[in-house]
Amino acid sequence: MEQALAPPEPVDGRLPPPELFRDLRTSAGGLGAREAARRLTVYGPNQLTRRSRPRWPSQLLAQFTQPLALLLMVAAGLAWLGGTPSLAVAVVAVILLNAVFAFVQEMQAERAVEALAAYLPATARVLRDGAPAEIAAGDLVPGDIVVVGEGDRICADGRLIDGSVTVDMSALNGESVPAFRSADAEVVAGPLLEAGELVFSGTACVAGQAHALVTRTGMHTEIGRIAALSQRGRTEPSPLERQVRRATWVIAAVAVAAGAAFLPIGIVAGLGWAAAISFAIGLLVANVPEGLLPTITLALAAGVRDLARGGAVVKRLSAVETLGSTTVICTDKTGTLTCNRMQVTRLWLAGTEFAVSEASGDPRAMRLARTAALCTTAGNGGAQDPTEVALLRLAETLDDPVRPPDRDRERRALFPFDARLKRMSTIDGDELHVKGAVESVLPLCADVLGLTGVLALSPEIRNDLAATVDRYASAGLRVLALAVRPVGPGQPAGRDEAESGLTLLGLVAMADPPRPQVAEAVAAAHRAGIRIHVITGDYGPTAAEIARQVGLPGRRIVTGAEVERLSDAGLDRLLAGDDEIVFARSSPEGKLRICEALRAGGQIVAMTGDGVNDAPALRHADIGVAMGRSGTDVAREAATMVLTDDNFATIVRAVDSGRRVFDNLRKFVLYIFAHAVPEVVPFLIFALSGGAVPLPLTVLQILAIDLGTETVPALALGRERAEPGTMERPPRPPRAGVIDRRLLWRAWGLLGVVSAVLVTGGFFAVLWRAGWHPGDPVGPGSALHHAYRQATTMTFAGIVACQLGTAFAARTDHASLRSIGLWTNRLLLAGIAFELVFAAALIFVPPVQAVFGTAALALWQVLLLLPMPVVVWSVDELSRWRRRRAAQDPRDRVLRPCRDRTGGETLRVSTTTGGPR
Ligand SMILES: Nc1ncnc2c1ncn2[C@@H]1O[C@H](COP(=O)(O)OP(=O)(O)OP(=O)(O)O)[C@@H](O)[C@H]1O
Repeated sequence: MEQALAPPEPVDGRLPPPELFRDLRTSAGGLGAREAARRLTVYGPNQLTRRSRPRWPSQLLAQFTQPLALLLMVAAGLAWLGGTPSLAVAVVAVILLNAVFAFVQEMQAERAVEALAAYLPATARVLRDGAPAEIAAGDLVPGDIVVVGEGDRICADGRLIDGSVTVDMSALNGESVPAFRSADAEVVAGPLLEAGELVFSGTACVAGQAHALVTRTGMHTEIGRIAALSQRGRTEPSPLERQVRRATWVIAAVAVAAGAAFLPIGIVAGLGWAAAISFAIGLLVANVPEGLLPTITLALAAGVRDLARGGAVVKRLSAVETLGSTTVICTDKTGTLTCNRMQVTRLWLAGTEFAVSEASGDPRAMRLARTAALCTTAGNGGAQDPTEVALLRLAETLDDPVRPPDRDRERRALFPFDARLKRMSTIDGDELHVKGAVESVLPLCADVLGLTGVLALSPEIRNDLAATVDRYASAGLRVLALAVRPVGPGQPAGRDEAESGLTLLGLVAMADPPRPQVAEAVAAAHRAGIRIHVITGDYGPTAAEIARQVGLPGRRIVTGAEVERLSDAGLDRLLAGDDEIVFARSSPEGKLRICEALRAGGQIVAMTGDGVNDAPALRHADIGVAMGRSGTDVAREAATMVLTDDNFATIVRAVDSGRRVFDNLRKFVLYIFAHAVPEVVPFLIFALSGGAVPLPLTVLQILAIDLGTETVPALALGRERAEPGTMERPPRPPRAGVIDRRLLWRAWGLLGVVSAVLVTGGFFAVLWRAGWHPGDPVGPGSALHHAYRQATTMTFAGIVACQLGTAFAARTDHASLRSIGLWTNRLLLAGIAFELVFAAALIFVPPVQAVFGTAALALWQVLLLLPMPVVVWSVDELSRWRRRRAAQDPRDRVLRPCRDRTGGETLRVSTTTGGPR
């Protein structure tokens, strides 16, 4: 038998089911667990295998054809032609190092994203030994029977054997209109993908329910074949990367222009051609920010990894930065704000009301509970609707349990839950059972079951019912109405006909407590200047009460019907204000419109969703957020971020991470930009003095700083922890870039200028103490030559010392160093140790001295260096302190609205109180 399967010949999925059952040696009850395990070893796991990585040589090669690398190669060529081969070699070394560095970072980033798959295991529902079971999608084998339901991703190719489904095939054929597939479809010759009875891996079921026999798995599936042809495409550069690339170019252009401009000046000042060219090249190489792009990619990847550990799996690197600028969160209620553990607490029947604990034995209550339990689809594995689970549990509590397999056996028809209609019905035996929102079910009812039998729906009963619904809702309970009607053997033709002339049985009210962490997260979001709208399918007052419990005053309730009536302009106006709104009884279309309106108003929107219908809104939002546990596969696919814990608090934490990553990039950029001024100013002094002052810094010394001492501390700044107050600031304006005017001012105008003053001071101090006067010769052989070498060494060491101060200054953007602690970034401390050792080697080790033109420093010179880092850091600390003080000024308008909202008492939101019911 094993041999018969051994090279597994894929079967033809278009054969009729009996033949397929025979060929695949299986039945409608599925495979046995042992047989499935055996087939897994024979057929291999159901995975798309990637071509084994022949990509890396080309990826490494690509690093050398980057425009910046090409620019550096031109510089190396010029250095060679200009007669300074040692500089040419140094530049080539820079190119090589850089390429390897960038390559390693990119690989690491890629690996971080690939590792995410492990956080989101795909599962499939199958029949094993006749019973439903949930297995990893990778374990599917030909011969398995899979259960396909609304919202499921289809994980293998198969033939439907019963039921029918509507599938979204866009991943396979680009067709956006879903296709209908049915077990009973007529088999006609034609393209495989158009066969009416087949379903394919990589597609998603958007409606219906069916069983399919798996015919092909892994690389034998249609999508496997496509995957083999076209391996994964390149990912789009994120807006941040694009922006940084642009900035890099501007800076490179400035560096080239500066180099070109200094060339004639250098010659006029008395440098020879060779020296002038080499210096111009040195400036260029020093100021081209080569490592910037890969470092940003890596920082984003590290952000992605941290997020995944914290329960938020993002699918694109760029999502990390978008998260940081989120201004509005649109959240649903059930499962995100609440625990998703519904429990029925009260029952209402015409004329009476019970707590669940008292209801046992009452015939009407028992009937209500049984109807509610029969009118469910939960219990077949997969994501469970907690509402339905609560109803099944209710029947159990009342000692009349309904077992899902028995229920399904008796079922003659199912009109599935429709988020628009807000109800569902089943025909079980000779009765139709309806459950749904009160306003959806009540209009279909002709009468009500009273204590003495069927009664007319009198005004008294209606009033009692309305008052009860209000009472339940204002306690935050979800209310469902239940109704029945007898049906004859001939099934009613359609849903409308079936759901009419009903007898109302009563109401069930269920509680779903808010998650404990949510209130805190809501407060944090408010402090961070983020507005929160609740968009829910539930009844307004119920949702408003839950919103109130988590700290959303929910003064304004807008129903789905009201949103529908609003014009686009009206909706824009509604959302333009500062109000936080509870959108109740909302439809998926409404959700999409709200999302569009918010984005049109310039907001960055994070939107949660879990159903198939939510997919468009999830795709449209800046950050679509799906639930990893309770949501559908379709929603997960459409989302940018998946919460593995379904928790609202995780969204807020993700925003926090996004802000931190962005801040850290700025710290990194600040640090590597700050050295430009102390490197350029010495040259300017040389040039402007017409050569009377000798060059204070050699080209190789510049390279030693930019590509040696600075590298590790710069990287360490990218891993800085969030500084206090990251989430007390309003969101960054969406258009604000990493590199803005304030950053450049701080890097060049403040840190750079202070460093330049100190560094040149040190240089002149050494020369003067040696008795130098402007114009004195300092070349090899002259009396002052050693002093001159010491002076350039002093410039070099001064820049290193100042950059130490800059590193500590750069650790925070607003906060004081004290508030984050001097020793908290271990990596930075290690980086600084590295920097010091590197610099000391350059200054004191004789063979290295020969290469870099340095000389050992005297003790007083070393002592002169010591205060430099402290001075640089202090100046920046002072400037941050002044900024903080200015921000506390009551005239500062930016922070005020957030403070208002969390403070609660001074809410500017004074429009409609309570909402239209
Ligand atoms: N399984 C169900 N059967 C019948 N009616 C249901 C069922 N689930 C929900 N309803 C009704 O439909 C309404 C909307 O439900 P829906 O699932 O769209 O919203 P929700 O669960 O409140 O979602 P969220 O707050 O996550 O948007 C509920 O308030 C309830 O009245």
